[in-house]
Amino acid sequence: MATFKRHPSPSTSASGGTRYGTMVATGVRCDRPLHAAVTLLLDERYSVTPLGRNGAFVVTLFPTYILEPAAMSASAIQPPRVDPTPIFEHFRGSYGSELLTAAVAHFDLFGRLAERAMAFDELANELGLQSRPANVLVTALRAMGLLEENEGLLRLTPMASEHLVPGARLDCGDYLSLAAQAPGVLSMVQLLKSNKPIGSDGDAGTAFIYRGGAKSAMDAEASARHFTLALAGRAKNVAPALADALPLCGPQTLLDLGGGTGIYSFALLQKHPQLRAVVFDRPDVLKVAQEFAETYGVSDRVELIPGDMFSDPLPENMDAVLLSNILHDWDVPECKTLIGRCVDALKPAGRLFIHDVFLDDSLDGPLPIALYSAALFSLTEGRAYSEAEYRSWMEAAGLKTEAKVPTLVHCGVVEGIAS
Ligand SMILES: C[S@@+](CC[C@H](N)C(=O)[O-])C[C@H]1O[C@@H](n2cnc3c(N)ncnc32)[C@H](O)[C@@H]1O
Repeated sequence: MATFKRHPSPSTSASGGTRYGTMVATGVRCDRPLHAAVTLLLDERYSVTPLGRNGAFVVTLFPTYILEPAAMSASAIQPPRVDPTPIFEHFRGSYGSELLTAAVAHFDLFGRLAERAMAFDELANELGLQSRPANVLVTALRAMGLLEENEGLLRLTPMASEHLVPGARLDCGDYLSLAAQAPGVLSMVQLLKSNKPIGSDGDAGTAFIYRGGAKSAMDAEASARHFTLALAGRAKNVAPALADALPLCGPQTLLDLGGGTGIYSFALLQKHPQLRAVVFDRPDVLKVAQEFAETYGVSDRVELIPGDMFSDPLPENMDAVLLSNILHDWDVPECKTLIGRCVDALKPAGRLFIHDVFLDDSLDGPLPIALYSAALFSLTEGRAYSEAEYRSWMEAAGLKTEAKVPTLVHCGVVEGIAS
């Protein structure tokens, strides 16, 4: 009997399956049994070339067989071998030093709180900050163990009292102030004071968000593509975990609002053959989603709808709606509006899934999310929210909420069920 050793050819070795460009048969001579065996194995779509006297052959599969589209689809549901979460944490570390230096060298936050404990609103007022930037700054300092809240009042922890109050014997504020004029710190101070995201004043427009009448990077082809593909770097790692976490065995229709590349939906489509998805986003973003749908072999079950999720009609009668990394881009009123629109898009007993990161309900950590909140604050009109905040908005919109299920890279899903 012939034995076959498979050698992936360079042109067809991108992923596994049966796509081998060449095969070498050894240990037999070129006689009828070999041909019979090869014919059986390859269903006659091959050619055989003798290699020499030792009975070896190169068996080449025909290109139509090699390039079969179904066999080319990438997997959106294969999880990473190694959890990349620490990489994201290191990447966001700079926000910690920027916020801490800003608090010490530009806002005298520790000196003010050394004089008296203050309620959040009073402190924000003293610092000249609106609620969103004050929230980002105070949450990060609480997560660093420098501030604590008791009975509604913010006060310094023993570490901050000893080491960050100007004039204290062991104050290290001057040391931190060495970075006071660093570009990242100055930029953070400006963002905190203005409460406007990067890009909102220039021609480039803001990344990740589109607000009617304002300049958005998501409405120019090159920048929309750049930011959308950048997000895929995280999404392709997290999508397999999301596909495992969402109970979508029954549902037939999923609306992925602000879906970006659509990779989260495509993972769910690969996992659930009965499911169809609508990805709703800006027109230039959907060009990338179209490419991804083809790459993941799900384009026959995907509809792409361009529009403004705040003002254009959304599809109705959906079994499920996914808001993945959407609400953290917006301030509280817009979050409530979007949740209300999602509820309107659901059929009775339909389910809304909020996939995002979550601050602790007490808004004092965890530190990686507090620093991610600063990143969101800098780039968008949002920040990180707590599970309690999301849950309160969902329940106010008439949803019954379920416990949060973790996915990956600090993300998790909170589910709300329509009545
Ligand atoms: C942070 S990305 C999230 C993408 C994807 N859901 C994910 O989890 O990676 C936000 C997405 O919302 C889209 N978006 C922002 N404002 C929008 C609007 N007003 N209407 C439609 N889509 C919008 C952006 O184009 C972007 O693709």
